[in-house]
Amino acid sequence: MNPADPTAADLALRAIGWPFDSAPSGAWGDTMAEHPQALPMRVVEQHRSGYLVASAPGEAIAVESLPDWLRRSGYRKGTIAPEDRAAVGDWVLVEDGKRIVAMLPRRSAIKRAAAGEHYKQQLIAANIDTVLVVCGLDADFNPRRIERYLLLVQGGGTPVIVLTKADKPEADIAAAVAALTEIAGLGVAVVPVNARDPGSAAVLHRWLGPGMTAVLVGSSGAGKSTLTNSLLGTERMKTAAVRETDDRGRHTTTHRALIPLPSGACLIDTPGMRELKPTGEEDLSGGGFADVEAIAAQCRFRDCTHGDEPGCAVWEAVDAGTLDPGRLGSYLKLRDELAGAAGQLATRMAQKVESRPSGKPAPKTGGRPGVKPAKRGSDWTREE
Ligand SMILES: Nc1nc2c(ncn2[C@@H]2O[C@H](COP(=O)(O)OP(=O)(O)OP(=O)(O)O)[C@@H](O)[C@H]2O)c(=O)[nH]1
Ligand SMILES: [Zn+2]
Repeated sequence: MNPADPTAADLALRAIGWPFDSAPSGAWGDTMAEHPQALPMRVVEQHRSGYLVASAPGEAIAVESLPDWLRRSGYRKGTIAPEDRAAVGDWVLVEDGKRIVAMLPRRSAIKRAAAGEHYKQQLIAANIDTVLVVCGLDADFNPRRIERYLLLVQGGGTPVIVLTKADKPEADIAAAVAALTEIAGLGVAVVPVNARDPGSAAVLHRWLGPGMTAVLVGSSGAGKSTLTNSLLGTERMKTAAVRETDDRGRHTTTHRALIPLPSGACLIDTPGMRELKPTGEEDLSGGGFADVEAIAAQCRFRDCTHGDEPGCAVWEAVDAGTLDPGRLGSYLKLRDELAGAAGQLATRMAQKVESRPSGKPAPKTGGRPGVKPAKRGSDWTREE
């Protein structure tokens, strides 16, 4: 790609989030040099037997998977871990427009625990720069739910909390911002908007620059579609027109997985984003609870569960009015949920080890989550 004179193909790639305006160097450049005949394309859908990929907005071309990715995936030795196969948002190299020959290095990923009987991790979206956590300034407003989303998307991109419906008479912006003080203190931007007004939504452009990719999360009715339409602005009609008259004579299916925005960024719209669940790998301090964890470090017992132990700094902070009890409740609930998910993951991996003929010992699954000790036990370690 020549930044001074980009071709139509360069611009199309950039519109779906290609993060370079010149030839990539480093690991990306190296992988591309190994496959000089292949072209970079972005995954828009993942199927059992193959992928739908795009090199331009609206495109969805069925291609063959790398043969390795078709083998049974799992965590057993010799199998491909699910997260090592391409997912929605990944960049892959495609030969002859029909075969994936390599995956380009991934910069970020949003994971979740897959639903179903067998506990497995699932990659929801890769290479996301910005996660817009959308919450309405109405009855939907709930700092606890926002905390939860922040935890689930950690490591997946820069989170921005978008408070929609700021124009409504009942919207109490000051109270909402006050309720999110701790989160804002951790460096997460909190932005009230009228999602129906493109001028108001434009404050989000600083997180939606050229070559960036964003996702929207938030409960039903929070304003995700409204915000998407406002971010699209008048370009919305133009995009649709371009799709109908594909000038490259190629048969393309109109696909809405990658939505190019006039700001230069693109939005990934994938069903998985609506079903986020903890994987057990999240780290509470990295997930927006660094303030609570810092207080918890002062508890008398290193393994304080913040139940009814003596010398619990967390409850002392609540009593002193320096920690919001609702925030602590949210922290404890998420902690237990994570422990539960981590326990499931450990159990599943232990079962796999046990089922192997060599019979290596299974790893310990740790304590039971959410169970408070009835009384001080001898296993409590004193912090001294
Ligand atoms: N006044 C006002 N209304 C809004 C705003 N954002 C969303 N709405 C309204 O809230 C309703 C729900 O908005 P949607 O954009 O459909 O919500 P969503 O998050 O896409 O919901 P799902 O598609 O169910 O996930 C619609 O009637 C919108 O017009 C806002 O900032 N101000
Ligand atoms: Zn404690």
